[in-house]
Amino acid sequence: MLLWRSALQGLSFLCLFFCSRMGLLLKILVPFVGLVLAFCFYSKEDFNPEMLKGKRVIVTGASTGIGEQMAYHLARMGAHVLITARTEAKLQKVVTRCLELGAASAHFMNGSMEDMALAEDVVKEAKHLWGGLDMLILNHIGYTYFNYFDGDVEHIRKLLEINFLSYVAMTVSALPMLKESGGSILVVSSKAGKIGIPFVAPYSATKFALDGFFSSLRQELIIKNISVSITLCILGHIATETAEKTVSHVMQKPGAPKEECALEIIRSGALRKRELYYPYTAVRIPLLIRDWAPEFLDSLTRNSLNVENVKKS
Ligand SMILES: NC(=O)C1=CN([C@@H]2O[C@H](COP(=O)(O)OP(=O)(O)OC[C@H]3O[C@@H](n4cnc5c(N)ncnc54)[C@H](OP(=O)(O)O)[C@@H]3O)[C@@H](O)[C@H]2O)C=CC1
Ligand SMILES: CC(C)CCC[C@@H](C)[C@H]1CC[C@H]2[C@@H]3C(=O)C=C4C[C@@H](O)CC[C@]4(C)[C@H]3CC[C@]12C
Repeated sequence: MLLWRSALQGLSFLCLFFCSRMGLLLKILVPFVGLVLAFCFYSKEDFNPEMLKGKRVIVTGASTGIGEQMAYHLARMGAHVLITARTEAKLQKVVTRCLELGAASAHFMNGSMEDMALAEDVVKEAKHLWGGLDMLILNHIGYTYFNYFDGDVEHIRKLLEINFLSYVAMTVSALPMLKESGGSILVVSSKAGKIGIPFVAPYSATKFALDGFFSSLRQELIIKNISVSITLCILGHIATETAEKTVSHVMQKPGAPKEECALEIIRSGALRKRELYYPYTAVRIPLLIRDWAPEFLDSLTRNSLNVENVKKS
């Protein structure tokens, strides 16, 4: 009670203080806000698809979903693409479509990213094909269930290898080429890699790991004056075939379009942004609430899912 009263007293004191200083405040605040807005407006570098013309790009997990759409956008922009996933037949079709759409060249390599040797071989293939690399888009993920955590530790180990360690292995192999070209690394992550979302514990762990590793690496690159950008892409629910199969029964709204999502990822990488939030408000607002009212965000998240449709084991 005493605490509340002192807090209210403090608040009224602040209000009185600011009211009496309103004139002064307006004199400082208005020009300051104006300056910030002008800076944001004029410093906003615009994206031009020409930026990707002739660039050499690796896209992982590009046989379906967002990765497939990224390959098509890059092809339309005239980039060289090397795509990966496990299923050869699907990759072959994507490569054919990329060439029809205008890719400077299109190649694929198939295999599972559980195998770190494959992660390294894909980068070696880029060196062999093009002699360098401009953009590395890390997007693939292993199979994820959407349910109560089942206690399977081996599943987490395997998922960490596919969703996290292979990203690190590819980055280590690609860094010399990216340093040479002043290139970019794009890491596709999720809202579940920033906030606690139920039913995706193993997946969420791998996405939080990506944030830790790549945000730290970004700092080191800046300290060492190395001009390789790292863009962490924080995505909300996107309407890919896999996502619809996995979560349509618990979601109250449809997912955002995968084509637009894919373009936003490429755009933010080309502009060397630190992070991308897509869809913007659906991702940004929970992140703003996260550090100030975590319990509120937790309950908001639980209430926005049709939890009753998740089978209890
Ligand atoms: N869709 C969504 O709602 C959201 C997606 N994201 C992120 O976006 C990215 C793409 O997701 P989305 O397009 O939905 O996923 P998809 O399931 O459509 O695509 C996953 C890709 O990864 C490949 N893949 C699967 N297992 C392996 C493996 N062991 N080794 C190598 N490649 C593998 C798949 O091909 P194949 O099976 O042939 O190997 C496929 O090309 C992911 O990083 C995901 O975390 C983030 C937030 C929301
Ligand atoms: C504040 C709330 C509205 C938040 C709810 C948003 C939740 C439900 C959203 C945000 C991120 C989404 C998952 C994701 O990142 C990637 C995949 C991989 C895909 O193969 C299968 C679907 C899955 C698990 C998505 C499931 C739905 C998730 C958890």
